Amino acid sequence: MAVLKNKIELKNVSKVYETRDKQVEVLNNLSFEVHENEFLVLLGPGRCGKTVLLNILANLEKQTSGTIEFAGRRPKMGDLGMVFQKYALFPWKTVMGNVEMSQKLKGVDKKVRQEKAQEYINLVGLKGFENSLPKQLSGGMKQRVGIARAYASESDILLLDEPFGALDAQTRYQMEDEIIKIWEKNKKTIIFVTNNVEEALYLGDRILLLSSRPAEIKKEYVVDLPRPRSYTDKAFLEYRNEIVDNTDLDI
Ligand SMILES: Nc1ncnc2c1ncn2[C@@H]1O[C@H](COP(=O)(O)OP(=O)(O)OP(=O)(O)O)[C@@H](O)[C@H]1O
Repeated sequence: MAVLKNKIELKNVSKVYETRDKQVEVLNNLSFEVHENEFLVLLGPGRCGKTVLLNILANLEKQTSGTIEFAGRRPKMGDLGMVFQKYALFPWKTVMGNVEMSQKLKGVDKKVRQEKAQEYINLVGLKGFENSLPKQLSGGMKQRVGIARAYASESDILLLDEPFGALDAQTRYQMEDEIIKIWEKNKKTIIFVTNNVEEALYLGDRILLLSSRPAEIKKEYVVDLPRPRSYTDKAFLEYRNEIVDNTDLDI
């Protein structure tokens, strides 16, 4: 069998925080694989540990036990690009300045990095806004900048932490369509976190349904629905009802 270049493998990953008076168990023995170029959704109730898991995957935090391998080795900076719920753009930098940042930090020549950044700015539909500052953009546009920036980092894997959670419903639907279009044009491995069942089903090739804290994998769904998907399709609604029935309540 061919070795998948960007495969991620987690084995028995647990996370426990030691606070002054107690232990907080957040992740309990998670084992799963992420396949190259798949759109994987981590779906779970509020406060179940999704962000902690993404931070561990991004190497921003360390698991208490278990192993994570990326293409057979420990992930390192640059392997992963992140898009956060709260935009996390540099407010004093223009759209171009934000999108070119990671390449600039790597010392890439200005012309080369700006050409690359322009490509991704065009891809997310922000051509003409290169010189705008974040405060001049709507929420949806800011999140497009975040996506362009993650793409421009040239990471093979994108981690998206509830990126559309702060947007109004209409913009959220638009962005769901956009991210699929971008991903279909320019395949990468995407790990997308949400607590929204419809969003998970609209986007994912595969959904890992997490339990309430400490998060365990309750169930895996391989979403066998053609794209573009429809929120009102009968099969979509059947999946939705099944997942809702299996979802733990927020804690
Ligand atoms: N440094 C820490 N010390 C103690 N507990 C922590 C720490 N960081 C996170 N937690 C706990 O871990 C739990 C999971 O937090 P996390 O932010 O990962 O949830 P989430 O699933 O992303 O939630 P949401 O969907 O609401 O964004 C929370 O209950 C939080 O209190």
